Amino acid sequence: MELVARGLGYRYPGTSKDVLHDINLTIKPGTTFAIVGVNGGGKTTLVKALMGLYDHQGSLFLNGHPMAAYDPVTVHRRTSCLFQDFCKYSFSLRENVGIGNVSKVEDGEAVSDAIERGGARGVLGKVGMEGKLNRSGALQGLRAERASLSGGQWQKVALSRSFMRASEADLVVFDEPSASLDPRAEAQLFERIHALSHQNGRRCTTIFISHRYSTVKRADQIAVVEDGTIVECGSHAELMEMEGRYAELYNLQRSGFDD
Ligand SMILES: Nc1ncnc2c1ncn2[C@@H]1O[C@H](COP(=O)(O)OP(=O)(O)OP(=O)(O)O)[C@@H](O)[C@H]1O
Repeated sequence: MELVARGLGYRYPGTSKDVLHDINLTIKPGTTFAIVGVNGGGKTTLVKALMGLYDHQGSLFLNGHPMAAYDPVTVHRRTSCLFQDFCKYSFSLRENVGIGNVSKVEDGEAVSDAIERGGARGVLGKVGMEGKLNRSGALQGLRAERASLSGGQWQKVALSRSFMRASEADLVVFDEPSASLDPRAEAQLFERIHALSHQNGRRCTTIFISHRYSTVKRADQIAVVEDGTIVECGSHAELMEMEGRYAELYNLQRSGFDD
C-alpha cells in the first residue's frame, strides 16, 4: 500500500492546540517506515491519523486515491496494527491471539503460525500447552490471565494477535512493539517485521514507532517527529550525514553503551 499525506493535521476534540500539523510524507509500497522522537511529540497520533482513524485536516491518499474514497471497513480489513494500549482479554491464549482475525479464530494452524511469528511460543508452557503447538485443538489451554503472564509475555501474545492478519494486510502498524521485549526477542521480532515488507512479491507497507535505534536504523525511511510535525525524514545513512536531530538522538543512545 502506498500512503501519501499532504498538509495533514489533527487536533483532539475539546483541546485548543493542533497535536499534528503540516505533515507531508510519501511511504512507498513494500517499505518499512520508522517513526522516532521524544515522548509526547505526536508519533502515536500520527500513525493513527495515517490509518484514517481520525477526522484529520489536510489530505491522505491510499494507492493514489483519496482515503475518503474507500470504505473504512475495507481499509481496516487490509490493515493490521498493534498499539501500546493493547487489550489483555480474559480469554484463552488461542482466543487472545485468534481474535486478531475473527474469521480464523478456529483455524489452529493459522493461530499456531501467528504464535510462532509473534514470538509467543514460550508463553505456551506458561499456560500448560508446551509441546502442543502443532496438535490441532490443543490451543485452548488455561485462560491467559490466570497464568499471570509478565508484561513481555503479554506483549508477545498481542504481537501474535497482530500477526493473525499481517500476512494478508497491505499495511502493518506497530507502536513500540518491542517496549517490553528482551534484546533477543526484539531482534527476532524485527527480522519478522522486515520479512513482512520484503518478502518476494509482497507490497506490504510497515510503519513502526520505536525508541530503539539499533532496529530503527534498518528501516527504509525514518521520520523524526517533534512538536507535532516531521522535522527530518530519510534513511539512516542520509540522516546521519545531515548531523541533525536524528544523529543527535542516535549518538545519545549509542553513547549510553560506551560509558
Ligand atoms: N486522547 C487525547 N486527547 C487529548 N490529547 C491527547 C490525547 N492523546 C494524546 N494527546 C496529546 O497529544 C500529544 C501527542 O501524543 P502522542 O501519544 O501522539 O505522542 P507520542 O510521541 O506517541 O508519545 P510517546 O513517545 O510518549 O508514546 C501529547 O501532548 C498528548 O498529551
